[in-house]
Amino acid sequence: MKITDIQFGMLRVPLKTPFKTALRTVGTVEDIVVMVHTDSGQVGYGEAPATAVITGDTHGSIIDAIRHYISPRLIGQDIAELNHLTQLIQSSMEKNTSAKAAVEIAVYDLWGQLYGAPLYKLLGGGDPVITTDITISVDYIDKMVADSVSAVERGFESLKIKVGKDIGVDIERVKAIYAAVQGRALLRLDANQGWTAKQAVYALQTLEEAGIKLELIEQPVKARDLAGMRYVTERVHTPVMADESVFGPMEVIELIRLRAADIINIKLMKTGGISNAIRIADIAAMHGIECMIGCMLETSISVAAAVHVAVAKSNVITKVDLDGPSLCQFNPVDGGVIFNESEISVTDAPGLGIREIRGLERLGD
Ligand SMILES: C[C@H](N)C(=O)N[C@H](CCC(=O)O)C(=O)O
Ligand SMILES: [Mg+2]
Repeated sequence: MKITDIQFGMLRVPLKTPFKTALRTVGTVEDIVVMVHTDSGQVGYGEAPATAVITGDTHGSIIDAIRHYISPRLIGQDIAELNHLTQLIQSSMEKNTSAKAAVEIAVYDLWGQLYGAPLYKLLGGGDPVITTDITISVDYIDKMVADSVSAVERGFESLKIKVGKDIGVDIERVKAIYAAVQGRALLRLDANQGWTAKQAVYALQTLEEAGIKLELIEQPVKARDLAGMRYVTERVHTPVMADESVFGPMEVIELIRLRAADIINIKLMKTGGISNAIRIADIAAMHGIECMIGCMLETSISVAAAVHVAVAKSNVITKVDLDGPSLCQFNPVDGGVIFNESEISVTDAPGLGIREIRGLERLGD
């Protein structure tokens, strides 16, 4: 099975409610869809969001990177040579991790199709059902409490509470939500780099002293402030998770060496796809460090790939934040992984199992 062409589309899916973090507010998922065509007629699908504030990737840069740097290396290559293909993708250029991820996901999809097996089985197998949290956007306290209660009523047992806007209000946000859902859901906080190290320690110690037990705090300080991450990790009981601070395996090794966090959030859009996600999971497992697998604002195309990785690496990926499809007003995918609120199931369809993507706007040459 040889690659003959790589085509693009733009997929727009409105969110149920605006997604608000310390970094940005978004109303609609607008992602680039990648279709890798082969001489057998089979097509592999991938997806890349333009999360410029985190990865630096824009729609233009994603298309440009694939069209001019990745695609020329892949045309004519054999899908059976998976390791060679991932090496070609990863070494095509620096950064541009979302573009690399979209193409890698499509190539892994085809690899599964080539052998007639679902991706998770080729990656090692595992329990085909996983459970995700759901994000509660940062907002007025009453709105966050109402959104949290509604999420619990929909069956979510873990809530990812966005904070990082104003330290005093953030403490009140968490206290109010904890009081409303105590005993019914675990709370994970994500400050998306919004606090200083001292603010983070103050907020977390205040919450701990008030008897509030948090599952974890994600990326309390600026991405590059590894000393700040370590400062917080050393001073609070709440486990600290690195998100924007770690993209690839080398950064994970450095983070572990510095003991700058307790948990690592793996996202395919930061790692450049599946091959590095697996490397990170293996490095973390060797060091006894737990991982979460997360997503950006993505639909069930690229999140499906993350689900297959999560299932196959459940020995070390113990936490799941794959709520992108649950945040969308509709699922544009026919086939693929089944997203049913907090419960996500892989099927035994080959590769990612995607049959069709509805509403795709084709982007020409
Ligand atoms: C969607 C997911 N639950 C999430 O919160 N991801 C964010 C970044 C998403 C974005 O801004 O597109 C995170 O974990 O920081
Ligand atoms: Mg995060």
